[in-house]
Amino acid sequence: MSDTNSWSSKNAVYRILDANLDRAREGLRIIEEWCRFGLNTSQMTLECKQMRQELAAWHSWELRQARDTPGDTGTELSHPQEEERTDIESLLQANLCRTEEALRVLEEYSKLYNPKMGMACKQLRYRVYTLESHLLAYQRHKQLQGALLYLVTSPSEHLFEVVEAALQGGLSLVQYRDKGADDATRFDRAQKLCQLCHHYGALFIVNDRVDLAIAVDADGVHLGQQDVPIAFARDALGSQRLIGRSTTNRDEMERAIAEGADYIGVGPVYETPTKAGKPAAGLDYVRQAATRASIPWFAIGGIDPQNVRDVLAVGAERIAVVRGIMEAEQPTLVTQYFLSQLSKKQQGSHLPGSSVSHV
Ligand SMILES: Cc1ncc(COP(=O)(O)OP(=O)(O)O)c(N)n1
Ligand SMILES: Cc1ncsc1CCOP(=O)(O)O
Ligand SMILES: [Mg+2]
Repeated sequence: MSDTNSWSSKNAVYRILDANLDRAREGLRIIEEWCRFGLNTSQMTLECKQMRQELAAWHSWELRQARDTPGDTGTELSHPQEEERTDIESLLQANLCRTEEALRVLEEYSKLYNPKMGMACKQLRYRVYTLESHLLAYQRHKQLQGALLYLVTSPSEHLFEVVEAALQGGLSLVQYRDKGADDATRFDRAQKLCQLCHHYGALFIVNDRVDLAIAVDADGVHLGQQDVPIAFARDALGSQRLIGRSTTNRDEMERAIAEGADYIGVGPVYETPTKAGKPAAGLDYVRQAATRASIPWFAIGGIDPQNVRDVLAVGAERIAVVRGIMEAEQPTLVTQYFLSQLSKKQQGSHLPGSSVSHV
């Protein structure tokens, strides 16, 4: 190889390292800002900062010197998706991916420059993978904590319209429940609902089916007492995704918590045609959950705008509904009404006697 050739390939390697050190640090900075201001988590914020500082230490003067921005043919190229991030998850995912890619490039090209740097970048890449799984788990749990109203869907000609109307009313947690459809239909509907929910920044859970939850990249699965064990679902879903469990009494509640459920359904509070033949667990069980449950729990079963305040009065702070929204004439308004009652309760200023005639 001539001198000129070897100089130009060395220079190209320097430019690749320079560009990817910047790229990895930028990606980390974007993630760090969310950890700091969006999630208020000092541990993950610090982890991002330390990784940025380690990268900065490898960014030597000779690498910076090789930079040639006007001669870089890649500065104008951007993917259309970069212009249209619609939610925080996709923004985080894109920047985690960008950081991991940049670190992989650094790992490979550093072998031609400084093998120690290659090893360091490999370690950093694994740290980013760990950060990714912690971040997604944290993000989902935080969203779950904030969710007061849970829509469990029923088959409907207007499934997507109703769910979207509820999301527009401020709903932040949706479960796709469809006992009768074939797998292809369920997959198709779950995939569309998942996209819709994420577009509105809401969590999306699949009822009964762990495989379907994974297939559509849902935020989690809801399991009843007759569904697969929580341990099986946890193995398949990992710690990042949420697992909900139905409970009808205190024993089931305690077992679900011990087995690692992220939230529980508490009910049926009232008998309901949506689960015909299932006896009501009643308001007494809601009272017990209010004093005993150490994880988020949703009162469910027969809850509507007329009786929601009775359920809140015995200690519920979160509710799940099917017909209350799916069969409402104005799903956005009903959602807003439920949410207003729930947030009043949260603020401790729940007052009896307000009219519900408008829904
Ligand atoms: C939030 C919530 N709570 C309870 C249930 C009921 O689950 P399960 O007992 O498995 O009954 P099906 O919904 O599968 O008929 C739920 N889906 N969601
Ligand atoms: C799925 C489920 N699990 C316990 S009650 C219930 C159905 C609740 O439906 P609705 O809100 O229409 O009474
Ligand atoms: Mg079930």
